Amino acid sequence: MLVAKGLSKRFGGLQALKDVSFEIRKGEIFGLIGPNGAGKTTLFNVMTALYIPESGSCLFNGVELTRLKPYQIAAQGMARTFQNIRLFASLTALENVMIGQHLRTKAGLWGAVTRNQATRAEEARTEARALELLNYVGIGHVANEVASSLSYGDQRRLEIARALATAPSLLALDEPAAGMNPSETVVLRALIEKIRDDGITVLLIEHDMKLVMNMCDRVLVLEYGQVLSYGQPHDVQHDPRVIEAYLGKGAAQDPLLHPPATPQNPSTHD
Ligand SMILES: Nc1ncnc2c1ncn2[C@@H]1O[C@H](COP(=O)(O)OP(=O)(O)OP(=O)(O)O)[C@@H](O)[C@H]1O
Repeated sequence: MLVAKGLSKRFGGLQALKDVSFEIRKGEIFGLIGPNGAGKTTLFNVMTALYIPESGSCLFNGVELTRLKPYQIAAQGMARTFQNIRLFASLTALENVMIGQHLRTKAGLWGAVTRNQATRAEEARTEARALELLNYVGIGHVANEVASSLSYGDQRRLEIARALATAPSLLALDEPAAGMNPSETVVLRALIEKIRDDGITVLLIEHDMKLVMNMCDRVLVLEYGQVLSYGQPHDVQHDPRVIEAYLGKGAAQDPLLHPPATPQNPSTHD
């Protein structure tokens, strides 16, 4: 579905991405992790055409994303949320989602001015669909409350509803669990899995290692802008380079963290 090859991005003297290649398969939850400053957001921004890479390509369903403008990305079927919530604070939850659907509505400027029958019918459909999406992410009961008055967890779910309003085939979530308490994270996980089960591929940038390892089908780990590890969670989690990057040098060999396998004592089992 998405094939990135040799992506590199530099900010002045800083090489934020260096020769990054990976593939996201249709229908999976793909995790992007790495320590602070590893280049995750930069990679996200390259994929969504906010940054132009110096080299490399990123094909999404055969379309070269790096040559598009940011506003053309959603039309290709990719939607994203942001690390720092970007909602229209003074609009209601419902209105925030209706704005997200703008891309898919047909009534042009003329329709908006004359408010003809077709426009009114489309508005009604847009509103009904927005409410459906709010219910889908579990916050239908706050549809008419202004976004700024919602709890943090609900604001994050509203962001997801707004992204879904563009009817994406790939949904990219930038640290959706940031600032959430453990029970909100459990609800979020169920929502992301539901989205995947409903046929939308998910790209997840996340600091919460447990969340990533438990729910992602495959994972890409970045460090200093380069691919440190790439594969299934179990393999990535046991990759000594990943352990070292997260727990510090020498940790991969630390016998306290990884005691040698000892025979099980049968008496401890039922
Ligand atoms: N617009 C920019 N101008 C200059 N340097 C930047 C810019 N954006 C990112 N960087 C630098 O590029 C490197 C990678 O940053 P990036 O935000 O992509 O990392 P990250 O993995 O997303 O980190 P975090 O987990 O803290 O969000 C960092 O050293 C950062 O300071």
